[in-house]
Amino acid sequence: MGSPVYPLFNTPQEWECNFSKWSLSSSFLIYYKNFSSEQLTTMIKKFPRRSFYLFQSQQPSEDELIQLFDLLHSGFSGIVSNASISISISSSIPKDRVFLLKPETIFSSYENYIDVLLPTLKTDRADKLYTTVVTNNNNQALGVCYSSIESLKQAFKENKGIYYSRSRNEIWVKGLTSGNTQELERVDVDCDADCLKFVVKQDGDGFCHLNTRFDCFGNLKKDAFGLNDLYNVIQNRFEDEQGRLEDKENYTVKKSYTQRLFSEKGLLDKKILEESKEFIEAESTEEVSWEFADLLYFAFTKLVKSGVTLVDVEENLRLKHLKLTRRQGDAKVEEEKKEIKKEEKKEDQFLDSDIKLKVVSSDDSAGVVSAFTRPIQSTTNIMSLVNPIIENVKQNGDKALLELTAKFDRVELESPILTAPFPTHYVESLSQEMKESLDISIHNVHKFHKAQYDQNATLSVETQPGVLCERFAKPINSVGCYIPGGTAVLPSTAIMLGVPAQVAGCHEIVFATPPNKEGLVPAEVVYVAEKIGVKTILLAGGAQAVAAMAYGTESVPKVDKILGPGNQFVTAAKMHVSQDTSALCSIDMPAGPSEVLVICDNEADEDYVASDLLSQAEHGVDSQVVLIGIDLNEQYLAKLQSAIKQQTLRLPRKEIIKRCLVNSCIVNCKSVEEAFKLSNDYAPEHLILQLENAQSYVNLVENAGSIFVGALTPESCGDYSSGTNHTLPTYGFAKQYSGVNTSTYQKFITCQYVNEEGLKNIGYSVMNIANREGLDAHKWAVKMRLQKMGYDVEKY
Ligand SMILES: NC(=O)c1ccc[n+]([C@@H]2O[C@H](COP(=O)([O-])OP(=O)(O)OC[C@H]3O[C@@H](n4cnc5c(N)ncnc54)[C@H](O)[C@@H]3O)[C@@H](O)[C@H]2O)c1
Ligand SMILES: N[C@H](CO)Cc1c[nH]c[nH+]1
Ligand SMILES: [Zn+2]
Repeated sequence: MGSPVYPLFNTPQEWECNFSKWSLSSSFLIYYKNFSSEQLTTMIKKFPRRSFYLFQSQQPSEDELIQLFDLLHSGFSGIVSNASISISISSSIPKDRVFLLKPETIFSSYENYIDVLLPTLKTDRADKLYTTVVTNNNNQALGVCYSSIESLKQAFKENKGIYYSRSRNEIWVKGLTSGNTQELERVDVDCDADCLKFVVKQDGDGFCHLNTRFDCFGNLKKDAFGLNDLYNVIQNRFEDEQGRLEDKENYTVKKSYTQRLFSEKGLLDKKILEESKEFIEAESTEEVSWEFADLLYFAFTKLVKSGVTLVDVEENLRLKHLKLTRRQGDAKVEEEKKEIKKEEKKEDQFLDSDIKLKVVSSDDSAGVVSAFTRPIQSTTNIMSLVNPIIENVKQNGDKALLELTAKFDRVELESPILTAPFPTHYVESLSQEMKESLDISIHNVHKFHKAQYDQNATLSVETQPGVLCERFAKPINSVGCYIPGGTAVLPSTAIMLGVPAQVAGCHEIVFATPPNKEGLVPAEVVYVAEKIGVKTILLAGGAQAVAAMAYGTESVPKVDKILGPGNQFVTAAKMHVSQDTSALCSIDMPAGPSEVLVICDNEADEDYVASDLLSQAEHGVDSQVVLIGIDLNEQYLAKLQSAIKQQTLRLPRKEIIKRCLVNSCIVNCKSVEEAFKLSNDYAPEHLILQLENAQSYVNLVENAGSIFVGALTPESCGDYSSGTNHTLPTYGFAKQYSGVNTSTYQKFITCQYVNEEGLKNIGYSVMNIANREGLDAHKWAVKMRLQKMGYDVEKY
């Protein structure tokens, strides 16, 4: 790293306002979490040949490691911390890209770079000057000079090569008389802070006062002809050619060969091909270097013609050099295979007589923490599987979609979409009874979500006389609804996602669901699609479906927001695209494997309780079901365990349930208050209250996706037909997210109307605060209006 001071930019605003003050610094630290990936790329582009480091103050989580890996891969030089952090081996981040900095070298108070740099410099010279090496931006040493504190201040102020002349004993502005000026690009400081390096752009004939070319070390003009010189000569020819095109009549000089390369169609391409072939065929060292020089000449001509500089090329080399390789998966695959084997073995060994939930007392706090830990897959592994899928769809569109569907869903399709009008065989295959059931659910979900829509009517509030503030809702234009279809077909999710979209007035609704082995989707999904006016059904699942909707393909329309639950691949892909600014696509929430928490007492019907637990356990092996009992006695616990076992044995998905129950538990606690405290900490997707007078406890709930109150309200009602939505936050995200609802499909726009009286009422406050922020144009916009209306605003 090597610099004595590092600016840390915490937010894009800090960067925007302050980077110019630090523009001569050779390194920048970025608190990357507050920046979008687009902002990060733009910053790097703005300062090629500078080092950008990711600032991470604490031990990174697995998710953060993935993000850090991706950023290092895309051009950040390293991770910097002011505290010791360790990077896990599985993250694939090399140790030599992680740096520890002393906190006192990190600056986030945005003085000028010179203000913090000067106090760190040392000199043991009697004249108190600093030795200053001068290089061009190709790291070519041009010469050695000296700097004083004053010359440094002036150099920083004017961004020029300004030094201290020992012979004249005064500040020396390089090129003031000769015209060979220097633009100061950056300043590096050596490891013991007593020598500076000025990196400059040299104008005119060169640096040395003896008029040698470029440097003070004897490289005479005619001798020195490097890559930069070649580039410059070609650049000059190009400029000359441009002049010729603009002013044909006055250009009588014969065109040079290089100029012909610019103007004669196809000539340059032909020459590059020809020279490449000769280079490939060259064998002896002389031939190889000769042919490579030829090839370089034509390649540089192409660079100049395309407006690409050598700095651009080197920046690309640097970015490529910084790219990382993920550790080879082979060892991991073997490990994963072993894990799966272990799991399968566990299942084989899982006897029917063992179907029961482990019981933990709430006094055993470590036991409770472990019992409440959700069986989440490591996101590092998931991301490394999902990222290439997303990239593939982004690059190759429909072709990738079809290949991935063949791979994961084992069906070869001709087209990845169904478009309206949908084939009639779907709806014709449905029984009248099924259509009526779907209609009831659609009706109830519509009614409940329409009431929410009405609640979101325009708000109009006069905050002060003459100041009217309004808020109104507009639908999100296009939405993509993901309907899971891996281990079970879930047409109910089509209702839960499609109906509110229709209620909110979204203009385009795309459904996505994995096709079966015959390439068909559930007829019920098509029925719902027709009812709510869906025009496109994407026949794909997993990360590939999410990517297709986020970026669009030849046949899949790009959407503004993706909603819906799904397995870990779907959830990871949704998280990924929502963070990619190039996708410009938001998501509803992380809605992963289903889960339920039931609170019951000794009076609850144990069959009901068992059935509620099992109805979510059957969703998947990664689901979790939890029962919090209030002082449950041994007799009740025995009855409950028996009900769980008997019911499980009767269910077709008992193998899934058995494996889910391994990760599930009963926590027995002392009081209702304690039960709700535990539940609020867990923040379940579904909370079922099987207590006497259950409704009187609803106000104790702080965190839950949806609540089911009383013995006759099974969770299945909410899954299908009561009217509430079943797409709900899991993993504990109910602490900060709501389930899908009508406003998930809307955005709210605020609006204001200020008249003379209003401007008089709030104008002084605006001017005062704008003054404090030093934003005079803000203040002026008000002051000027008040002035024109004849108010006294002199003191502002
Ligand atoms: N939270 C909620 O609101 C809610 C609602 C309904 C369902 N769910 C949950 O949704 C989930 C549905 O999961 P599912 O698997 O049945 O269906 P899914 O549609 O989410 O996933 C199936 C797809 O996963 C992809 N896939 C499978 N194996 C893969 C692999 N090895 N690599 C890459 N991609 C792969 C395939 O493309 C397949 O089409 C369940 O966990 C269920 O509990 C949650
Ligand atoms: N319980 C699921 C949400 O976690 C939704 C669902 C669909 N079908 C049955 N259940
Ligand atoms: Zn369910």
